[in-house]
Amino acid sequence: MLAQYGSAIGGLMLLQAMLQQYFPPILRELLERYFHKLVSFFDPYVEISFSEFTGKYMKRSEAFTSIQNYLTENAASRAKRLKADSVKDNRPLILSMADHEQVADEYNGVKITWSSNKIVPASTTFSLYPMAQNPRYYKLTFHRRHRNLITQSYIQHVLTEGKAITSKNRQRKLYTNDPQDSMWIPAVFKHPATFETLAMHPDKKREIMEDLTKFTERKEYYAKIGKAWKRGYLLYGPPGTGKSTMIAAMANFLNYDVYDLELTAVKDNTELRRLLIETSSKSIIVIEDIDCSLDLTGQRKKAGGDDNDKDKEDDKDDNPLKKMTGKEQKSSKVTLSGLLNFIDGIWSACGGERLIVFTTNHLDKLDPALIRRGRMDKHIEMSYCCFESFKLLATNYLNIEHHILFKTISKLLSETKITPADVAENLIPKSDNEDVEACLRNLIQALEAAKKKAEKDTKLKVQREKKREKRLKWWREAKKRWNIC
Ligand SMILES: Nc1ncnc2c1ncn2[C@@H]1O[C@H](COP(=O)(O)OP(=O)(O)OP(=O)(O)O)[C@@H](O)[C@H]1O
Repeated sequence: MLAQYGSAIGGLMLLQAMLQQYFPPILRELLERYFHKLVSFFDPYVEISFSEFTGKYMKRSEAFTSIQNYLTENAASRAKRLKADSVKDNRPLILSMADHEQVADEYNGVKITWSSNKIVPASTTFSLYPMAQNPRYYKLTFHRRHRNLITQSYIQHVLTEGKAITSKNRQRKLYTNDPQDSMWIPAVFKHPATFETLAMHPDKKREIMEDLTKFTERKEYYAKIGKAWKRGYLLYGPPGTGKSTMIAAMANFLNYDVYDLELTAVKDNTELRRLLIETSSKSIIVIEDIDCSLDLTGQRKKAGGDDNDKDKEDDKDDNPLKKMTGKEQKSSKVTLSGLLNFIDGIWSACGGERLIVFTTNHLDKLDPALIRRGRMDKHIEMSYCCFESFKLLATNYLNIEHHILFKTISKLLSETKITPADVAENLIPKSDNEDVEACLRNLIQALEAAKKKAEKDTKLKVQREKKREKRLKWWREAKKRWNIC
């Protein structure tokens, strides 16, 4: 088949050479123009090129990068080097792909060949748009009978997968707001926490992961119902139960940037809005310890007892900072209504997906308006360590899944409360001499101490309650005896 095809093409080329000699220039020109069409009619293989243009052709450059990443991560694992001598190691193939080198890929049983080439300019050209020196391009070759599959499905598959790889490999950022310049200051986000290492009941963890995944896939749904593509999470629970760790795990799971918003450093609502507009898509906006950032304890009235404040009437809904310290308290005018606008997503009309996460140690201190469903869509309780969570921490910290002391620990965990942070602290060997058993015994000691303290606290509470009851009883009787109203 290939031999037949080769001889047909060879014949055509010979014909072209002969005709070029004997035909007048006008006919030669026509021949030049249609010769390629004639050849491609016989050629069963189709080629498509993707080039590395920069500047004006940003989109094209993105497609190029996606293809490059796809070939690096996906095809490379399956690809066979067609022309190279041998595959020396498991390095991504494309990185060492020389010009005109080829790699093979397979899609739905169809074989596809990619080759890497450089564009060599035919002549010196002048362009307003800067071009990479001898830009590279990837050429895709496939049999013409698969044209539909390749153009309608395979290329899209490569671009989607490549884009996902680009986003996965992107160095993510942690932004904090600078109180001086009211600007976001970026740093590289490298928190190692993941859902695998997060100690939490597996069912709850799965539920959160599914919720996050669903959110990222619902762009059209949010557009259809006319809502900004955002979701609010409220993480609440005692200190050390993993609220910050959960945020890091979410960011790593979704490959999102994190904007850690320190509300006490924001001057007013205008500044808050500007900072939020500057956040990028695919990000988590975090306000930690929301109960300490604003006085949001309900009754949205002005704090500070300044009844004569001229803003009082037109600012009924506002609740200026009360709990701030020193200078910040005087200068910041971020209000509850400003914050509610922020959650309601007026600012996020600029599009893109964003998570908003609030954390608090005191759920009861927050204004119900702030945390109602629709604003904070999902309330997640971060609670004390259960046995399931302990087992995960033991695997992470000590690399064990079973131990004879697990039974004692399980019993103690059901009898007392200890945070995952405290469990983790005890599972870290304090010296080189401490082995697994020593760490587990440290934890048992800590659990027993916590149990004793809880029992003592309960006893004291009961005693205090009894004394109070006694005093009340005495007071009631005294009122009766002396006829006091
Ligand atoms: N659920 C958890 N899973 C794994 N590690 C945890 C968990 N909770 C706490 N830790 C460990 O304890 C440390 C403190 O936890 P973290 O800062 O996430 O708690 P927090 O609830 O945010 O506390 P705070 O309310 O004081 O900010 C973390 O660095 C982590 O090592």
